[in-house]
Amino acid sequence: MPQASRTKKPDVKIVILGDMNVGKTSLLHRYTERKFKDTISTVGGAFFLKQWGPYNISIWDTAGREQFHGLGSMYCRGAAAVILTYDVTNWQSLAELENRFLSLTDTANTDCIFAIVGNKADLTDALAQEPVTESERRDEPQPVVTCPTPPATPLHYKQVSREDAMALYGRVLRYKGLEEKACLPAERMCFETSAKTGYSVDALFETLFELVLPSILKKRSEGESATVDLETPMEPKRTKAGCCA
Ligand SMILES: Nc1nc2c(ncn2[C@@H]2O[C@H](COP(=O)(O)OP(=O)(O)OP(=O)(O)O)[C@@H](O)[C@H]2O)c(=O)[nH]1
Ligand SMILES: [Mg+2]
Repeated sequence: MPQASRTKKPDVKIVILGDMNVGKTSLLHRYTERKFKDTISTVGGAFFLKQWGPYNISIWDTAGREQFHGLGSMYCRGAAAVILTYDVTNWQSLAELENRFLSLTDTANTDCIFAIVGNKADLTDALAQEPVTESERRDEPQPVVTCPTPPATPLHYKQVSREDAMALYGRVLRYKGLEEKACLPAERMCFETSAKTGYSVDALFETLFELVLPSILKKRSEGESATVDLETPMEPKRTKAGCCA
């Protein structure tokens, strides 16, 4: 069958949650389009499909605004990983993860993986202000700088430390009834990122992709097809009135 007639079906689902304005949509733009673009506050949710090697990973962006809160648990249904996102310059955004967002993950898979992500690191951390260059991305040796430019001064006060985020990770595991020692360590699952410069964004998504690989393989071995065949005609569902449902 020609490849063009097949539509990709996601192998696994990852959901990104967090308060409004923390940069969820910007993180997804940075990862999927390699850009920091203007955003408007998300309405409802949006879906990105990322082809990662032979696998198709769906990443769900959600709205942080309170008025869309009810949708969150629906988006989390069947998720293999959840990214709990806060803004490093905003303490309340970390508190909201526990107060408002954690309970939404009750519908996720029982073996769901959690990452805690502090975005906007460029505002507080000189290191994260520097855009990641292509050669750094490929781990090539960097030219020796004889007269280094002084690091830029952080512009904002960092309200949330990495230790705060790691403590939250521990509480997330306890909320899930999981034994901390049997789970992925907090050092590995807590990230500080910048959607603006790209700092640690690839590391976040690619770490998660590797960690959900067992879920993908399990799902595939259970016989679920990786593609939907569009050439086989499907009977449209009909309502009692004879209309297509
Ligand atoms: N400096 C800086 N600004 C950022 C970063 N990420 C996002 N922003 C800015 O923060 C604002 C909100 O970003 P969004 O990506 O729309 O935030 P969101 O979490 O998707 O918000 P909702 O859709 O309302 O839930 C925008 O003005 C972005 O330009 C970042 O890493 N650094
Ligand atoms: Mg958004």
